Amino acid sequence: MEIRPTTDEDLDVFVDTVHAAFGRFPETPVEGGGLWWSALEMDRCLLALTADGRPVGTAATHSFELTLPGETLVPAPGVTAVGVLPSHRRQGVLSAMMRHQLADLRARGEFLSVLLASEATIYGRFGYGPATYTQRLTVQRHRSVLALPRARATADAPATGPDHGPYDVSDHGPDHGPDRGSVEVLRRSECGEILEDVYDRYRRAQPGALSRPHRWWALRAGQPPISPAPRYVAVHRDADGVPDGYASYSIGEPDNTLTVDETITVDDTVFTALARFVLGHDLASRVVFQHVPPQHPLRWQLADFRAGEVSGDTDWLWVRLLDVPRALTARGWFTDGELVLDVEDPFLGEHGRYLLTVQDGKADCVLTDREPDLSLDVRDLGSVYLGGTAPSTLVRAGHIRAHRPEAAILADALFRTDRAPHCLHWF
Ligand SMILES: CC(=O)SCCNC(=O)CCNC(=O)[C@H](O)C(C)(C)COP(=O)(O)OP(=O)(O)OC[C@H]1O[C@@H](n2cnc3c(N)ncnc32)[C@H](O)[C@@H]1OP(=O)(O)O
Repeated sequence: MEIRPTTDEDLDVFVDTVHAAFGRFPETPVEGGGLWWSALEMDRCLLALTADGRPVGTAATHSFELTLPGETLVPAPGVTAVGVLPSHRRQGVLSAMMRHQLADLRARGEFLSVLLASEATIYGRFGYGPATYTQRLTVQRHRSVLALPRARATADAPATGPDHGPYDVSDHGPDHGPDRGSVEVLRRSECGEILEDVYDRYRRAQPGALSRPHRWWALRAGQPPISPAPRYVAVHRDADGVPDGYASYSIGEPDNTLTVDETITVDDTVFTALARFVLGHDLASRVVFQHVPPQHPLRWQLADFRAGEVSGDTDWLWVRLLDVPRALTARGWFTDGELVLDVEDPFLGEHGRYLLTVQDGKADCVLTDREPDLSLDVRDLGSVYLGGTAPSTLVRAGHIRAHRPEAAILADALFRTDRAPHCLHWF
């Protein structure tokens, strides 16, 4: 079997092979774009071919930027379009493509890669671990009144005041005082560059978020609101009229459910204002927020805690570290300390023991022969890397070995971040 990079001339055969692997037929091109594969970078795609030249497997990467804890932006190849024809499965085609791709990424100087997994059983063996999680929050609209923020109430409003109704966007936000902004409803087609600009501001401050390259917006490739699918978009503007948040939504079955594809905001106050806006939408029976980070404050803002129901709690971004010291020194840290990590990488047949020293928000990471605090697989290091998974959870699961009881507590404190990582970009 041969694995080779593709060129622009291979686009049709690449897309046909991916679709056959997924059992789908290629979509008919529509005016205005909207085809996910139009964003493929053909110099970053691979084809696996049989000895007689028939394509049987595909894999690709997109050039994204990932926001690490501490608001550090790093290149992050996003692995996608992985498929092997049903007739050629379980013969090692994917394994060969993964080996080829990881070597290629290293040769390009990448120190990590990311993906969304179609099935959770596929990528652990290749060193990927689930690193961010996302939830669906469904709020029954007739119970959706937001509570008066208690901290604010004591500072500058009567503590006995009534709970705020869901309609007033001039209410206080939880963190930055009163919201002086406004909300306007636009059609998706009227949004121009607003969504791209707001998304870019948001993702730079959100650990775990991926960039959405201009190419994606220009080609309208992907899922709503990037795609031209009809949507209403509630755009929030600050007091100076500058857009600083949006919620893309549609209303449909069952029972006039208002479904929010994504709520993208530069801070929590704007999120609250947009949540208040969609929750105040007449005739909607319930509001489904498709992507809410774990531990998001919205549930706590509801006067009736049980009005919000979490479902669809799932992994989203998987992370694979290709260079442990570079990856660990790239992210920001929030607690000083020292940890010796003994890291196995079975797929690449590698092993390293590293002394991680964190001081004043920065880490140093060097090879050591000191006794380890933790022994772990590189896939588990990928899972804890962005702060979305506590090392102690994986110790309790029997996947990470803590060589002394305090090591798990120390690792939890060290890897913890200022806010939960979250990613909602689909690719
Ligand atoms: C980032 C993305 O693009 S996610 C999309 C992934 N693609 C799909 O889901 C499309 C449909 N599925 C497929 O095309 C194929 O089944 C693939 C790509 C998932 C696997 O390709 P294959 O060539 O069959 O994998 P390969 O033969 O290299 O398998 C390697 C190992 O993984 C295991 N494995 C492969 N696929 C799966 C799976 N879906 N679930 C569990 N184990 C799997 C194999 O059993 C094998 O295990 P072993 O080493 O213990 O024998």
